[in-house]
Amino acid sequence: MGQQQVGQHQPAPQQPQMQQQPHMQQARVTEVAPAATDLGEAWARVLAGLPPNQRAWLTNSRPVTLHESTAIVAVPDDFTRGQLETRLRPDLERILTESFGRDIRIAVTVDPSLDPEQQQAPQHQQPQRQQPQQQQHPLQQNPLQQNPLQQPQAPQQQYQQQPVQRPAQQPPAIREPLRTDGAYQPTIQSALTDPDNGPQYNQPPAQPQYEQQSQQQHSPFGQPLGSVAPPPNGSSQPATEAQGEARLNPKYTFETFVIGSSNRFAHAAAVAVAEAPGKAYNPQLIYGDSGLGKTHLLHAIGHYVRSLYTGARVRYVSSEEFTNDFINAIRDDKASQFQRRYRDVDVLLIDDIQFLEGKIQTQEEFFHTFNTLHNANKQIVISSDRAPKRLEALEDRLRNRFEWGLITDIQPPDLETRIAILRKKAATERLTAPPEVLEFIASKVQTNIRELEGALIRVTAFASLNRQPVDLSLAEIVLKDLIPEGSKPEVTASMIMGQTASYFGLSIDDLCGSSRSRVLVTARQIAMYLCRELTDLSLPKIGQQFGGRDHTTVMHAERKIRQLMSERRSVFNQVTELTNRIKHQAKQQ
Ligand SMILES: Nc1ncnc2c1ncn2[C@@H]1O[C@H](COP(=O)(O)OP(=O)(O)OP(=O)(O)O)[C@@H](O)[C@H]1O
Repeated sequence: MGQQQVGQHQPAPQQPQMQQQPHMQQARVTEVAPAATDLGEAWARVLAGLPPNQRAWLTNSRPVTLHESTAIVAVPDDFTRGQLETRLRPDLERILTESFGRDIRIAVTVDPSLDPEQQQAPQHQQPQRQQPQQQQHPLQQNPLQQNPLQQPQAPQQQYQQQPVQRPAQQPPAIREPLRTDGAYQPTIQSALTDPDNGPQYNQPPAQPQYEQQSQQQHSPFGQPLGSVAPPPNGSSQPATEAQGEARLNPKYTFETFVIGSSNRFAHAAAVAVAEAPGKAYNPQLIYGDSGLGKTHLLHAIGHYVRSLYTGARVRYVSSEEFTNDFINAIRDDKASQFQRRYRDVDVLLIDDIQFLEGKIQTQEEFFHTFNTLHNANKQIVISSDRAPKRLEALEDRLRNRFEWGLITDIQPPDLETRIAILRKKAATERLTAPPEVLEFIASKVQTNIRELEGALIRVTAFASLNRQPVDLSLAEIVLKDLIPEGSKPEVTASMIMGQTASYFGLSIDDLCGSSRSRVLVTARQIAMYLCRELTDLSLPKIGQQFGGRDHTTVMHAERKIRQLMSERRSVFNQVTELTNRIKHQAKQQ
């Protein structure tokens, strides 16, 4: 969709019978005009339908693309964005909804090249503007509606040809990942390429030119952040103090994230946000069921921002930790420390926001945190297990804030994507499994990627313990127990803890207590591992079940048991036997 198209469309013809009505032009659109066929046409109706004082805000703004129910609109500066997100939003969304005959919401992004002052700048000041103006704007290419397999190289090359663009001014395009051969490829630059990933992932798309600059850059955070160095490999970046602050899992990068139709939009938006934090879509909200990659994307944004902007302050936190931290801060009279921790950041990544439901005081605190960050153009990325409007026990004003930005969902992956995820997982974890086994596992585990990975680990661990090759018959045996036929019974943490305790001849108190005897530690870790694998509980929630342990203890337990399963037959057998017992009990309930 091009800019010219937008201008070409005329408002819907006026209908005489509507003349008595208030909001005349809108009513005409609603009741008479046929549904708009593209965003350009709908935008023309927006311009015609708004009173002049509101329309003035749209002079230098323009519609970019329509993805499902989200219309992306680019504006020249933060101030205009604020106006669109708050004052103009209801009218814009109403007219767009009427135009398309279905619910449409807007997401606003800042593209400084739309600022007429920039466009008129003398050539020597703005050399980079010459080329792009003759070309199509990356945001106009509507890449989300193209078949990635047919996508020409143009958008990416265009970036390459452009000399020197500051990241802050880089139009935060939502770009389609490049796929050349049907295999899923990462969208992010070679510098983030994981050397362990093998040649099949080593065809990174061309990079925006700015990433190759090593000159003084101004961050989107309003202060110089030193040079924007070529991004280091996300997973091999040394653990600096800031890295520790950010608390990012080194494995969760864009590089290790497999893109499929179920997560393409969320991924593309995440990349856009990471490339222009605070400028692109603020907040970005990612929602979807458990185990579909929300946390992975949040961490990937954090890594990528940190690799692009030296010194950027990124903080990842789950909503439960935020809540606990807040409660502790009140208890210990450390409110200002708490506020500094969450407000003095450039990017706040907040996971599982649904946990704030019903927690009035924490919501209040988060509301102020959100406002402080948003007003300072700091990026906020939120994940949730539901769309904001379904977070019924969240205060309206918070839900309303979430609607300001871009809302993207992640759906369960299709078979092709599940296979690609397994292939990638096998490569990164150095697990050997032939394609038919990967396909078999992917066909059996359909809705949760955490379970999918767990199944691969079980199969390869079983083969390694028995010194057998990983083949189809072996996979069938292992998965028969793991995935029973028929509907999935609901497993709870208390079932897992009860079964684990009785299997090891312990009590639940033992599992929750502080004893570090070897049997107890293993039993506790197995129970935590099974909670992770068989339930939808988050890491902090699992930690809470086990006597209020930290989420990092659960993470450690998960890793440890995965490793022990492939090294010790006894552990593998214990986990398998316990899984059977737990699933059996769940089926009886
Ligand atoms: N598209 C993907 N490519 C590669 N790995 C993925 C993808 N999606 C999810 N995963 C992996 O699946 C596992 C679960 O993902 P993650 O923890 O991000 O899910 P989630 O949606 O945050 O779940 P929850 O709501 O339970 O916290 C992780 O190991 C993650 O790396």
